[in-house]
Amino acid sequence: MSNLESYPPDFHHLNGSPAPLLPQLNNHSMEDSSSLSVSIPVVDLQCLSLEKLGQACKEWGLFRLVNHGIPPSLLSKLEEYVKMLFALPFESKQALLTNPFFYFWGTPVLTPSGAALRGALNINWLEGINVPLSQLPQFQSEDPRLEDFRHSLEEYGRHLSRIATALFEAMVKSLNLCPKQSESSLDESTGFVRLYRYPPRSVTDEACGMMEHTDSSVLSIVNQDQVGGLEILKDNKWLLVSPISGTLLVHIGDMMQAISDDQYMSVKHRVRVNKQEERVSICYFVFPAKCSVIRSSKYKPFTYTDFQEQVQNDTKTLGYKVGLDRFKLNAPL
Ligand SMILES: O=C(O)CCC(=O)C(=O)O
Ligand SMILES: [Fe+2]
Repeated sequence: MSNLESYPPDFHHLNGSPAPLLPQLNNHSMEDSSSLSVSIPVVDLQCLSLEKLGQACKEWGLFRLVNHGIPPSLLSKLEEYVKMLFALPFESKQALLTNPFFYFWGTPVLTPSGAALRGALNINWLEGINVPLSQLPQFQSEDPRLEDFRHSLEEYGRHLSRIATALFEAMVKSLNLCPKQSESSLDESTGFVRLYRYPPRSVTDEACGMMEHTDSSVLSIVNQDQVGGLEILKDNKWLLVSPISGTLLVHIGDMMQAISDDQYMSVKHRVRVNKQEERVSICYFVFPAKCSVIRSSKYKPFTYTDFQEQVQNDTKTLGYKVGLDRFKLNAPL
């Protein structure tokens, strides 16, 4: 493993052997994803077609976004910062990345206070940095590396907020929802960015960087590097979402699925670890306003806070998220 001192100590001894705690990729009844090249639907933000958008959200729960208006120089600068920060020695990252930044590893599940949820049953082969965008303006650091990084993140956050709002408004139109009622279903102040690094894993078993899941968000917007490894489940097959430079991947999250009355679907996805190269990704998530009640014909009325609490409980007790099924009307759970 290269770059060893920058990885969490827990990863050093686990790398050499197939560890029982690492979730394995479940390829049962599925074809090998690496052999399947798929054409993810493409949505053009500059000339947005409601029909194409609606179709992609219904059939895939995911699309590739082009002409999003983020300068390529900002995208490459951010990627460089992310690589530089993760390459710091483990102890330095812990010391440097303080509130509102939060450095974590082994699980992508954080508590509402921002701490990593410990006691989860599985280790995911990842490190992450959590960044609540609304808290960035108050952040001050003596370290010039973090100051520059913060400015780039703020600029990136403004772009992502613009993009998410435009897409959400178009989805509301396409679904014929009441625009007034839908206003609180997407609250830009809830937006956060997650930076991830997936270290390479040399042993021959197929380790999982991030276990399969659906996102709890309204929308998630993923910006992955050229290494790749993101896979989606479609028609019971895992498909590799190959990286295309300069494009973004928009995922429909659980909240959007509920808002759309299950017309759109929250896409199941996971991340496969690369054997030689580490992978980084920059992901944005946005949620409904805290007290906004989500009403639909399929689910009991609930707030995002109710949903999040349920996810935390299930993750602690069962080791995985049950998700929307917990809120289904007449659910036996
Ligand atoms: O790293 C990625 O590409 C995906 C991350 C992800 O799925 C998540 O944070 O929910
Ligand atoms: Fe995800």
